[in-house]
Amino acid sequence: CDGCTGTGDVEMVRRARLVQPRMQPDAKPAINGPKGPLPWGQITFAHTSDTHGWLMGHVKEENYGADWGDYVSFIRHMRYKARSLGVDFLVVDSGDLHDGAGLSDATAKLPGGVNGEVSLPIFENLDYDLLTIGNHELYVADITYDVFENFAKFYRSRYLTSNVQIRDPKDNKFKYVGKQYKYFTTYFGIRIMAFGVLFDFTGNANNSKIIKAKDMVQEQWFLDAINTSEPVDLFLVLGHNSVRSSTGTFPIIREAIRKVRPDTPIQFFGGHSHTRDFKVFDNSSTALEPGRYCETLGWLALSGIDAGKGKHKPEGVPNPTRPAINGTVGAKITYDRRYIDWNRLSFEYHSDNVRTFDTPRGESVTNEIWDERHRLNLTNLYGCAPQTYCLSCAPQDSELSLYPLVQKALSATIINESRKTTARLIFVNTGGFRFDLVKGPFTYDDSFIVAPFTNAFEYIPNVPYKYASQLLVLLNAGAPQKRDMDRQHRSFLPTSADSCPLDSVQFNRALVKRKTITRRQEAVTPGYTTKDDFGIDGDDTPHSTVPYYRTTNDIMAKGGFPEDGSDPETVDIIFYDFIRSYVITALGKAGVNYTANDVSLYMPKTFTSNDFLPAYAKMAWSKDC
Ligand SMILES: O=c1ccn([C@@H]2O[C@H](COP(=O)(O)O)[C@@H](O)[C@H]2O)c(=O)[nH]1
Ligand SMILES: [Zn+2]
Ligand SMILES: [Zn+2]
Repeated sequence: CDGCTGTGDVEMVRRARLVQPRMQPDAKPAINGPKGPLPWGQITFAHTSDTHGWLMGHVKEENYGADWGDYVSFIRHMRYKARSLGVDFLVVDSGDLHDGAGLSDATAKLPGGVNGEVSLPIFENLDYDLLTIGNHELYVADITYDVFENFAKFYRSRYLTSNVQIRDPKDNKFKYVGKQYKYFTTYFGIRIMAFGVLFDFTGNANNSKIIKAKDMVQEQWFLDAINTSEPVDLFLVLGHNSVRSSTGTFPIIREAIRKVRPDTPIQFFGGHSHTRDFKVFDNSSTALEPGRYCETLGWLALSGIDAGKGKHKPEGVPNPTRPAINGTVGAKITYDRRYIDWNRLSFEYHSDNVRTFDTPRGESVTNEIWDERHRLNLTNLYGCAPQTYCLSCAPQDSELSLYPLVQKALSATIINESRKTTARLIFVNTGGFRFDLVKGPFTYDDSFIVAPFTNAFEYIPNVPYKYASQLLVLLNAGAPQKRDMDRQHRSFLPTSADSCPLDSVQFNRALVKRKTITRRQEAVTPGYTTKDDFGIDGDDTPHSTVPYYRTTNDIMAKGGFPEDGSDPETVDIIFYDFIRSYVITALGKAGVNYTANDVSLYMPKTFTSNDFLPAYAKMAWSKDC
C-alpha cells in the first residue's frame, strides 16, 4: 500500500488538499444519502451534543466525514433558508466538548497546556444560540476553569449552566460557570425562557459544584424565572442529561415547570447517553438527543405555538404534523424530528447548495483544523494495526474485540521495574475505551480516539491472592463505572470496504472532503437504525443495523505469574485511579480492608491510560502499513 506513511509535513497536507480522490479503481464511496427534505416548523432546531473534540470529523469514515468547517457552512445556509421560509431557527449544543479526539486532547500533553485550548476556539466559529455544560467539562479542574474564563465568556448569556458552579480562584467564591437562565424573543417573536441543566453528576473535580435538580427547582431564582410576569411562549431546557435513562433529571424540571405552567410547551435538548433519541413527556413537552462524536446532527421542527409572527406552515418544505402523543385529536403543537448523518452529502443536499456549499468562514475553519492537526503531530505513527478491533461488534472475548488486545497490551507494558518479580493483576474499566481501533495506521490522534483519558496506574502491593482472585467478578457485579448500558452503538465503518488504508493526512481531502460525494444508489450501508417514541423513521439516511454485544464494567490483565502455573501467595493489584474507590469497595466485599492510604502510583504519573496502547503498538506492530 504505497503512500501509507502515516506521517506528513505541512506541504503534504497542502498537497493532499489539492489531489484528486485516490480510490481503488473498483472502490465505491461507502455512503448512501438522505431519504428526503427536512421538516421545517414555526421554530426549528439544529442540535449537537457529545462532540468530544471530533471537530475534524471521522477521517476514516466517509459517512461521518464532515468537519466543523462543513458544519459552519451548513448552518449559515440553514439560517438563510429559515429566514426565507419565514420561520425561526435556533442552533443548540448540550455539552461534552472534551475527551475523545487528538484535536481536543493533545494540548493537555504540551507543557502548561489544557485539554480544549485549540478545539474550543475552533468550536466557537459556530454562532450557537444556546449551549450548556457536560460532565467532561468538569472532571479536570483546569478544563473547568478554561471553560469559565474563556468559553462561557465568549458565548456570554447563551451559555447556560443553571446548576453548575465553579470556585473562582480570584476570590475563592463559587460562581455559576455560565448564566442560570436566558429570557429572549426570537426573530419572529416567540418569547422563550431557557435553562441549562446538567444531570446529578458527582465525579467532578473539587473546584466545581453541581446542584442536584431536585434542589435547583426549589431555588428562588428558578421559581422567579418560571413564574416571571413576562410572557413565556416556550420553555427550552438544554441539558447534558439523558432523555430516557434513570440518571436523567428532565422529569424533575418538567414537573416543576408544569406546576406553574400546565400548558406552555417545554422543549428539552438532552445529551450524555450518546444516543439518537426522542422522548415524549406530554402533548406539549418532548426531548431530543443527537448522538455523539460529530456523527449525528439532531433536527427538530415544532409548530403550533400561540405566538410570534412566523409561519406555522412554511411552503415548499415538509411541515411537522404529529402530535406528541399519537392519536391526540386537536393537539395544538405538532412535531417532527430527524437524525442527520454528519457528512458532506447530507449537508450539501439539505442546504440545497451543492455548487457553492463552502462559505469563507467554513473554509477557513477547515484549514485551521488541518493546520492544527499537523502542528499537534496528530498523524505521528506508532504502528500499523493488523486488523480492526471493535468495542461492541463482537463478544468481548472474541479476537475481533478490542478487549483481548487491551489485555495483551496491559500485560506487556504495565511493568514497574522495582516490582516486576511480583505477580500482578491489572484492572481497567471498559468505559475508558471510547472507539474502535481501526486497521492500518495507529497514530497519535487514534490514541485519543480509542483511549482519551489520562488516568494514572495506581496499585495496592502484596494483596493475598485468595482475595485478589475474586476482584474481577465483584467489580463486574458492582456499581457501573461505565456509561449507561442502554446506549445505542455503532461500530467503525470503513470508507470503502477494500481500499488501502491511506495516509491519515490524505484521508481528509482525498476521500472525506471531496467537494461532492456521489450517492451510492444500490443498497443501504450499515449504520444507525434508531427507534424512538415516534417510531423508526427518524434516521435521515436509512441504514442496515450493525451487530452489538455488551461488555462488562471492567476487564483484567495478568503479568509476572509463576511459569509453572501455580497461584502466587500475593499479587500487586493495579488499576486506573478512576476506579480506585470501586476497587477498594470490591476488595472489602472479598474480605480484606484497604483504604486510599494503601494506594500509590505503579507507573510514573506521566504514563497514563492514554499511553499504554501507543507503547504496545511501538513494540508489537510494524511501521510499514
Ligand atoms: O477519567 C475518566 C472519565 C470518564 N470515563 C468514562 O467516561 C464515561 C462518561 O462519559 P460520557 O461521555 O459523559 O458518557 C464514564 O462513565 C466513564 O466510563 C473514564 O473511563 N475515565
Ligand atoms: Zn459524552
Ligand atoms: Zn457526558
